[in-house]
Amino acid sequence: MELDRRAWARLADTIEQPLNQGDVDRLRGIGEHLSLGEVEQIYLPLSRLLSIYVESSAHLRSATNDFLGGTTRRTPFVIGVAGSVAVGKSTTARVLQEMLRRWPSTPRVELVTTDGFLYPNAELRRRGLMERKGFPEAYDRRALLRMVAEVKSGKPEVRAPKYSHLYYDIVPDEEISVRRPDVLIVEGLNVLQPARVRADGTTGLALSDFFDFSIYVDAKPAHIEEWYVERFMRWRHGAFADPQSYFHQYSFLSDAEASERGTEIWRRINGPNLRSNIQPTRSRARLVMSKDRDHSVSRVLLRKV
Ligand SMILES: Nc1ncnc2c1ncn2[C@@H]1O[C@H](COP(=O)(O)OP(=O)(O)O)[C@@H](O)[C@H]1O
Ligand SMILES: CC(C)(COP(=O)(O)O)[C@@H](O)C(=O)NCCC(=O)O
Repeated sequence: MELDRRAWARLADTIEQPLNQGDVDRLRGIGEHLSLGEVEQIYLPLSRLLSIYVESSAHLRSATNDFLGGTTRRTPFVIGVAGSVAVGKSTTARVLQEMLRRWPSTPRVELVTTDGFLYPNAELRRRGLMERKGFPEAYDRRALLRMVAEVKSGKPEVRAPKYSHLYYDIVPDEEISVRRPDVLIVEGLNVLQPARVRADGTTGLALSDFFDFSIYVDAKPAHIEEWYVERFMRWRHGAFADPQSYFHQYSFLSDAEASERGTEIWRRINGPNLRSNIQPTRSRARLVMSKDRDHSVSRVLLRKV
């Protein structure tokens, strides 16, 4: 199904819940550039659609229990959010987290980002992958798969490592803990990668085998490059200004130098990763949201059930 912006935004009229002040405050904290109009017109209907899927999977489980005579407990509903570096995955995931919490069937929503499963820099150097951060081979894919499988199977507490954009590395002594949420959002560049083919020709499990729903955030590569460079330039005054930051050296660059440096990193690492690894997974998503240059969603594609 393809819905253009008008048709999609019209769905918001059928949803009763307006945002309360607490919601607005929390959403403001997500991104200074995020428009609340966009949240109401685009992300509210998306969160309602997701809550319909959550409710229907609960019905399916209970009908299966009735039929088989089992007593399986509810396990978390897992949503994958994929897309390029700087396309807006983390903004989308965090808005959805806030919106989904508002629906009665899903008060507990947790978020895991796959960057925690990047190998630490020391290991990336050892493997010659420092220039490939964000490429599939730069992640401990087995550990990531295990973590999501454990959450999906209903394990009471699952831990995940934590990545810091400030240090540009895994933080050794910190972890994220996931305790049986109603919904788990897994956000990252490569969450829709297909399973690897083994030497004997068989395939193992893919991360997406554990997803109940998946979203690909899409935009023109030229626009994403602009967003990447803009964010890179903004970080000079934020994260990079901290002497502890891996990129502290960049905080002294002029606008022109910073733009050149950001563009260069994009063209060397993130652009090629988008073309070779990320974009080819778009058709595997259940829902694709396409964004215009100003970040407004122009159309939504949904694979029929
Ligand atoms: N809906 C949106 N409206 C306005 N700006 C946005 C929106 N989504 C993302 N951005 C901006 O685009 C940039 C990339 O977004 P981010 O969510 O950090 O991307 P990713 O997690 O994919 O790297 C950030 O500067 C962010 O503020
Ligand atoms: C940390 C990232 C690999 C994204 O990781 P993700 O959570 O999407 O798996 C990426 O934001 C990144 O830092 N890429 C390296 C090149 C660069 O500095 O842009």
